Amino acid sequence: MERSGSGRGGGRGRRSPSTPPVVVGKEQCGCVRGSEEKNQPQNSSPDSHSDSDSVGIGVAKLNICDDVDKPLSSAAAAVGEGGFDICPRKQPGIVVLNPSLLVKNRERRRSSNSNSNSLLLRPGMVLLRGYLSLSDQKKIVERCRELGVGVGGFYQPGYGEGIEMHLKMMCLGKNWDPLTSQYGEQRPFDGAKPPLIPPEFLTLVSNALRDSNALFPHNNLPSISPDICIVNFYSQTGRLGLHQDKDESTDSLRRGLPVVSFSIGYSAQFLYGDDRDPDKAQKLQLESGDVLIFGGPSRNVFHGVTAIDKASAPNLLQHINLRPGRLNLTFRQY
Ligand SMILES: O=C(O)CCC(=O)C(=O)O
Ligand SMILES: [Fe+2]
Repeated sequence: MERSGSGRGGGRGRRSPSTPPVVVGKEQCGCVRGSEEKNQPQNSSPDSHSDSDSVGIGVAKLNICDDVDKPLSSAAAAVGEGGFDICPRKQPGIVVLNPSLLVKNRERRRSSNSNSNSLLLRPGMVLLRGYLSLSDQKKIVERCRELGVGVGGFYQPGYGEGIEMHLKMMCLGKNWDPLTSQYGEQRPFDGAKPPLIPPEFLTLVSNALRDSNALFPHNNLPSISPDICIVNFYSQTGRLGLHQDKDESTDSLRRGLPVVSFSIGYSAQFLYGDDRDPDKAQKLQLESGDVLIFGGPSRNVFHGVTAIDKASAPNLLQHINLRPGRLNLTFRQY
């Protein structure tokens, strides 16, 4: 997938290597999210995000956000300190509650309405609202946590020259390198091989595609055998610029093999459209449990996350044991 200043790398919402970085942050910290907000005009358009879901920084850095209490930088990951932990630190004496009635009711409502709330957003693009059950979400968080703190786990990705993405990332199956916008078998910065995609994730992906095709038979999308899963963790100030996922093989793109995306935790303001201009993009709130699919004629759709909605899931995070923020998994076939 390409993620440039517009996609990852060249496409996935990330800066293309040839684009000079726009330095908007000044603090000597990988976690420049706070400063970034201060440095942005109040009325700055989401475009400023897409130009840079990344921020310039001067020196080697540690993430010391108040919502990210475990320092980690690419350099730290490279020396094997262990990955970023997406679960909150256990606090002695704090008992994890069973899901409150509120959360349970919301879950019941959403799953019973799941079919009727599902949407064909445009040809090739389907939203399965509330598709993942609470227990699936919980298991996904748990598994991503285990993998994320191990070898090849979460790290702070960047484009070089001190430009960091506004999220933590872990690749499963194959590694996607933000510096080159290419896939490989191991991470160039520490040689780690990405962990395998857990088989239970693959089952969920294949069920989601099957159910999407059953709901929207005129929008039949090919099934996939995902060999890549990019897991992003967005803190409360995380985001990702408008981009296309187009670093997969020419054959995969030509066949319109769908990308399947799981959202867990806080909701995201998601944009999608036919070009890189956020003003022309459609807006969508992606909520915990939603599955978004884009393939066929929408395989090259521009998309990105402009904001994380901190007020969106009271009680939920505690139940699924996720640190304040949002977990997103995108499955692709190379
Ligand atoms: O977080 C999301 O919903 C989108 C993630 C994405 O577009 C990507 O990882 O390429
Ligand atoms: Fe993407």
